Amino acid sequence: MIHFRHVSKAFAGRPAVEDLDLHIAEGEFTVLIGTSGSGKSTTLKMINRLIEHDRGELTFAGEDISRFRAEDLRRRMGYAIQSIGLFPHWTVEENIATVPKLLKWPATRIRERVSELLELLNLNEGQLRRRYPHQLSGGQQQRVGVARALAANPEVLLMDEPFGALDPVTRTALQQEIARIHSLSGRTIVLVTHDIDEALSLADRIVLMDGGRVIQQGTPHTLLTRPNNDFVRQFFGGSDVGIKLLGLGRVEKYVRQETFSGTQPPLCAGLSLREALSEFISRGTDKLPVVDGCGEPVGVLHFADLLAQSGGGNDGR
Ligand SMILES: Nc1ncnc2c1ncn2[C@@H]1O[C@H](COP(=O)(O)OP(=O)(O)OP(=O)(O)O)[C@@H](O)[C@H]1O
Repeated sequence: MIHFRHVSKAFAGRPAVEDLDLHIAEGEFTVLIGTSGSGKSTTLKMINRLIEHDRGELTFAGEDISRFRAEDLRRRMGYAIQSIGLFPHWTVEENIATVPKLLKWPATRIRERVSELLELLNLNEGQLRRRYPHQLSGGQQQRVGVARALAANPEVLLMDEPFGALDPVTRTALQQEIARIHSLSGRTIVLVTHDIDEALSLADRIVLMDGGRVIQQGTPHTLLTRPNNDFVRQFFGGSDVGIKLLGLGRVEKYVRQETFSGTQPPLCAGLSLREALSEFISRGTDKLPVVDGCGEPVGVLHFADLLAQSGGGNDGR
């Protein structure tokens, strides 16, 4: 859907992105990660032409992006950033409705869409719809920013550190919302982050950048188990890599269909193996019962089976 071929960008003669080759497939969740100043935001902004590339070929839906009017491109691509950029004198509703209004949607359709988005992002409609940005918490503002980016059902969602500067609980909740939105809508998402755990938990494909270049790209499992070099190995946690690998696997995939005879409280099948490891260690046991989302028993997780997750070739999902 979005293809970079040998794309470069320099600012005042200093390269920011060099010879970038990147293919973002429709429906894929791509995460750009890397050291500070490695060119992640520049790469993202070249996609919606907030920054124009100098050299190479950049296409969207098969067309060179220079052939689109920048406004048309931006209406087809939602954009959410850390500093939010909500309009201070507009209510939550008016902020979310920005692009639908530009597209001249009928008023009833806009109202319905705003309600739908408030619900999707867990924002209390009765309380928040008519508030102004300064009357919201930081986390609520970030959610409104994401809702605004999604409002006109864009084909692509571009996000630059959208959960930055949030406390860990709100951040995790917003990450879960985005993962849910992605699995529900199958929308193409490109997200820039500094947070390795965020990248590992959200991405279909991670692109690791350094000094304006792509150092390695692949699935989270590939980057953890088959790093191209020491930089990649160190970046993804060095000695922590086993724990991060456990974070990629879900309990449900490792459940043995057995009956549990004991009194241990059960694990939920949707937990990560990293969370399950923590339960094994804190409870000092090597077998735990597992239940599904409705609380029905589905089998038993064995501590020994966590080792299977470290075997190469498994994509961990
Ligand atoms: N508008 C600009 N004018 C001049 N230099 C710029 C501009 N935007 C970015 N740069 C430079 O280009 C390089 C890449 O910046 P970019 O913002 O893409 O990196 P980043 O990986 O997103 O960084 P960070 O993680 O710190 O946000 C940096 O050296 C930066 O200083």
